[in-house]
Amino acid sequence: MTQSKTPLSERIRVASQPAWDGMQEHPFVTAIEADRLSDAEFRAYLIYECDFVETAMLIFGHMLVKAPGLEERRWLAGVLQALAVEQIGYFETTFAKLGITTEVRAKAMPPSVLAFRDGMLKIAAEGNYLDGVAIMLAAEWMYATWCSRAAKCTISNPVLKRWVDLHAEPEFLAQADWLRRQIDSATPALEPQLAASFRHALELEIDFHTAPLERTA
Ligand SMILES: Cc1ncc(C[n+]2csc(CCO)c2C)c(N)n1
Repeated sequence: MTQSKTPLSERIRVASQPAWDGMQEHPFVTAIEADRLSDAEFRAYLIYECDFVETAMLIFGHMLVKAPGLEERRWLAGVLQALAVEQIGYFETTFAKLGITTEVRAKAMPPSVLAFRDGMLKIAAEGNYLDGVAIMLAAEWMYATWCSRAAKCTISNPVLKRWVDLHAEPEFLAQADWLRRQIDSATPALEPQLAASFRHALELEIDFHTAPLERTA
């Protein structure tokens, strides 16, 4: 395939190959695939992750304001609805089930979790609409890929199994596809900038996913 026939989304992914592979082979991911993520590690992850769902709403909010038109805004409103209802709902149910209290959740977040939140928000706030798309494409495509793989593995913890399955379902994959199409229809002149945003997001993701392995709730 010649350069110009390769979709822009694939070109920016390939330009970030070391960070992409770093996330696909991350010890957090390989532990889940080998069914050996500990309950304490999973609990710590869930607390950091719930904080990110709210950040994701703010990122998509920036994108909604900067979007080129109504068609994109309507799609983004659906994304926000899914985050506010399904994702937050998953955490409310899960925290109740696992006895994770408000006090436990109020504990300070590790530096790499804060760096992820602040770094992603900064790109969404200061960049243009497509920078927001690029960072969320990195986050969702990366999850869609490893969770589709992990969904075929044995995962003994049913709450973790549900979380992995959620990111391997057609609805989530369709969301990543939509972001991919937004990037693919961008002007090639934006390629270096979008590649940089995409890579930055993956690098922040790597450190975010190391945190639960180092500090348990
Ligand atoms: C740290 C972290 N990075 C990426 C995802 C994947 N993901 C799942 S839902 C969502 C927001 C938009 O629906 C994103 C980005 C995650 N869950 N947590």
